[in-house]
Amino acid sequence: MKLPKIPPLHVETMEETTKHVNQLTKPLGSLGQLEQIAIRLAGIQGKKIPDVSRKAVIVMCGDHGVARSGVSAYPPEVTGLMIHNFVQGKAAINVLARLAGAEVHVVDVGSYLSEVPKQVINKKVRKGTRHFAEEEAMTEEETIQAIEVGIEVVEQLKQKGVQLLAVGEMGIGNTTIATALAAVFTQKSVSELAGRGTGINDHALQQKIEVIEAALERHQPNPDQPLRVLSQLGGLEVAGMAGVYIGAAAAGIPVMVDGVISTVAALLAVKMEPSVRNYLFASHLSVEPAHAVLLDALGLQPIIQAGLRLGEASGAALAFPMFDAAVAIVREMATFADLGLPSPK
Ligand SMILES: O=C(O)c1ccc[n+]([C@@H]2O[C@H](COP(=O)([O-])O)[C@@H](O)[C@H]2O)c1
Ligand SMILES: Cc1cc2nc[nH]c2cc1C
Repeated sequence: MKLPKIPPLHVETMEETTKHVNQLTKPLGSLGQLEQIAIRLAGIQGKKIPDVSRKAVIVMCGDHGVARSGVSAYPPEVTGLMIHNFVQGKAAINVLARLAGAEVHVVDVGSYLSEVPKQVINKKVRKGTRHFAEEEAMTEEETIQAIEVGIEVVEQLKQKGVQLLAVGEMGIGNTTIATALAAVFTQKSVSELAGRGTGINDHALQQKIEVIEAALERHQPNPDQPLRVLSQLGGLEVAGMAGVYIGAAAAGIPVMVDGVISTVAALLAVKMEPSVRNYLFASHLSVEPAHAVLLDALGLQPIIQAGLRLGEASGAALAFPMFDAAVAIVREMATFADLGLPSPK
């Protein structure tokens, strides 16, 4: 698949912002991650004082064949019910995005819904993936189509002037998919990586581990072939999110990763095109054991640790104010020179 070109960071602007941040009236480095966020935003936008006032959340939705194997605490119908909830503005992500002043865009890239509410961006590639322990979850064509959905959605948001993105998902069964993908790319064992997702009991957790191991045994996925691995294991919303990261990088838009599923999609995107990494920010650390391992593989540091395990981009929406804070610091703080003091060297 041919990927769009990704612009490099504006290194000179980053140096300029770093210099400015180091002259602000505070001990050097004392604003920690806020400083790093401001500097990278400056590098992405090519502006010493970046602007992220227009924010948007993308929720990629899809269903999974493996959900019929007792791997989730909830039935697959919940994916469709939550799509309706999102467009009514009543889900957690709607509340958190409203608080942060961000718009929410819901994309159906593969749910089981036959009738998709009109407020949803309906880009359904197919109704759910195939069961990954029985056959390949998606054809190569379906995989590419789902990635392109993500790229196109970002192109449209870029036209509207969106300056900061958060990416999340909804899909019953998708922590099983994310764990399988994490095992392929991190080389850690499935039992180390698997978690309780929506809240499964010990018996279901054992079933989840076994079905993932069966899928890996069947497909023998090769971590050097990310597109192929994505077809083998799924899912449609994971591919859609990988497309969002690629599209955001190509459009020069910073993009926040949410929980374990959106982070494995980010790792896939980076495996496909390493320069995507420059545009990614981690928002929080999920309870799912695979999440820390994946963030580590990406070299990303989460901002929030609040015991979250929801998805929907909820953790990313909570981190939006940190981005506003990072920009405000650079824009509004006095420098040592303003106080008539020498700057630290
Ligand atoms: O973001 C996370 O780290 C996260 C952790 C656990 C569960 N989820 C959400 O819960 C659903 C997947 O859980 P499960 O148990 O059905 O695999 C899916 O809709 C995700 O958005 C999300
Ligand atoms: C109710 C519900 C809401 C969700 N949002 C993201 N994943 C979810 C899973 C469930 C079960």
